[in-house]
Amino acid sequence: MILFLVAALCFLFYAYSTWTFSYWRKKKVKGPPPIPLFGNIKDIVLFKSFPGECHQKIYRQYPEERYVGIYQLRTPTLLLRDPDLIKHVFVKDFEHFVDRGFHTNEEREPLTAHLVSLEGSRWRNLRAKLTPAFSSGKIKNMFPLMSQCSDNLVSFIKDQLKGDKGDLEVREVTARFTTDVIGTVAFGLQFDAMSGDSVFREMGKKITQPTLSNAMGRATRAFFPWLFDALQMRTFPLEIHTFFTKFVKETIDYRQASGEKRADFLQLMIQLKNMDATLSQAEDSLVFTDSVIAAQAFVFFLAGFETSATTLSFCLYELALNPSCQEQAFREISTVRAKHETLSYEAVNEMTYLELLLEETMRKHPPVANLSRVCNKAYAIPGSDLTIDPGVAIVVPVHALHHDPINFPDPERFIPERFSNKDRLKNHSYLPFGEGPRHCIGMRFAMLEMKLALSQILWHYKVTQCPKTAIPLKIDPKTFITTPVGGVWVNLSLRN
Ligand code: HEM
Repeated sequence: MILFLVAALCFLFYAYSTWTFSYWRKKKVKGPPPIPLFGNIKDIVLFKSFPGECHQKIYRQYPEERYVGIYQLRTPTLLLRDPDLIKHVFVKDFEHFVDRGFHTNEEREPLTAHLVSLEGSRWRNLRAKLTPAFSSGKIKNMFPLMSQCSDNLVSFIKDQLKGDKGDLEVREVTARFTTDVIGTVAFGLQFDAMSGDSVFREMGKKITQPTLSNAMGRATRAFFPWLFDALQMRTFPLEIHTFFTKFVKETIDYRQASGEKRADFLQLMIQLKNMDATLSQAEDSLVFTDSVIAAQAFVFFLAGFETSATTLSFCLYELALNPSCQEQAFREISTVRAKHETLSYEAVNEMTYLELLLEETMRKHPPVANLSRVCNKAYAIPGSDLTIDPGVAIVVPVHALHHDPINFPDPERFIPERFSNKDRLKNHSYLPFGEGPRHCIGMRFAMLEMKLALSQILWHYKVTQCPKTAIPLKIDPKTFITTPVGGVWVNLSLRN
C-alpha cells in the first residue's frame, strides 16, 4: 500500500512538472527539449552556471531564430533574440508586458511593495509619482551629498593601503562607497559605510551574499510561489525588514518634528506623503505612508548599491588590463579638473570618456544578465503566426546579446570607443538598464555616481594587475547580480 502511495505521488509530481511541456511544440516554436523538474534551466537550478551563461548557451544554439521556446522549470518562457522584437515587447507593445511576474506577499512583507515588484496600475501610479525625484535637476541637487561620499572613498582607500603593497579587493571598496551614497540620499543619514563596523554595510551583505540559502529562497519564490507562501518563507530575514522600516520611520519623525530638510530622495518622498494626505486618491493608487516610503527607500538601496558597485569594480578591473584606456581617462580628468578647479557637477558631466568606459564595462559585464517580463494580455508576435497567452514569461538574455559578434564585433575585447557613436545606446541589443517605460529609474543617478567615483579613484591612484587578479573572471552562479567569485583584485598605487 505504502509503495503504491509513493509511486502515485511520484507519478503526480512527474505529471505536474511536465504538464506544460507541450506548449511550444503545439505552437511550432523551436527550442531545446526540456528535462522533467528542471525544464531548460538545470544549470541555474543546480548552481552550475549563472543565468546569463545558461541563457547564452540556448541563445547560441538558435542563430537563425528571432525567439526560442524554453521552460523555466515548468513555466513556458519565450527567450527573445531579435532586437527589433525586443523593442516591440519592451516599448511599442508594453501594454501586453507591464509586469515582471515577481511573487510577493505584501501582508507578510510590506517592504516588498516597491517599484521593482509592483504590478499593473499600482506600479504605473507609483512610477509616475517617483519619476520627478529622478529628474536631472533633483539629481544635481544631490551632488554635494554624493561628492562628500566620494571624498570619504579616497580617504578609505588611502587607509587600506597604509603599509601595504597595494593589492586590494575593490568590490568591497566600491560597495562601501555606493552603500554610503544610497544611504545618504535614500535614508537621509550619513551611513558611514566606509568605516569598519557600518551596520548598513552588514545589512547589504546579508541581503546580497551568494549563500546557498539566499539562492534557494530566491528560486523557491520564483518557481514555487505557492510553496514559498505555504512554508511562510521570507524574501529577506525579518531582522532586515524590522531594521529598515524602523530606521525610515524614525528619520521621517525626526525630520517632521525638527523641520530639517535635505536635498535627498527621502525628503521628496516625505513631500509625496504630505501631498497624498491632502488629496483624494484613485482606488488603485499606492498612498504614500511611512511603510510605503520605507519600501521605496529599501528598493533604491537594493537596486542601487550592488549594481553600481559591481560596475565600478568591473571597470577598475578592465582598466588594470587596458592601461592605454586608463591613461586616456586620466588625461581627460586632468584637463577637466584644470578647467573647473573643483570637481563640480558640471565638471563630472564633461568627462565623456569616463562615460564610454562605463558603457563598455556594462556591455561586457552587464550587472543584470537577463531581463524578465510576463505576458498579461494575449499577444500576436509581429511578423509571425505565433500568439502567446497570458502567463507566458519573457526572458531577454542581455549577457548573450552583449556578447554576440553580430551586435558587437570582437565582443571579448574592451573597446570603449564603440560607444562614441551614441546610436549604439539606442539599439535594442544594448540593455544594461533595461528598456521602455519600466527601464531603470536610477540610470542617470547611477551614471553620475559612478563617474564621480571613477574620476576620484583614477585621479589619485594608478590601477594595475596584481598576482590575485583573475583572468578571466569567474561569475558566481548563486548570485542575482553578476558577481565574480572571490571578488575583484587589482593593485592601487598613489599617483605622484
Ligand atoms: C549601474 C547601476 C544600475 C544598473 C546596471 C541598473 C539596472 C537596472 C535594470 C536592468 C533594471 C530593470 C529594467 C527593466 O526591466 O527594463 C532596473 C530597474 C530598476 N532600478 Fe536600476 N540599475 C542601476 C542603478 C540603480 C539605482 C542607483 C537605483 C536607485 C537609486 C535603481 C533603481 C531601480 C528601480 C527602482 C528599478 C525598477 C523600475 C521599475 O520597475 O519601474 N537602479 N535597474
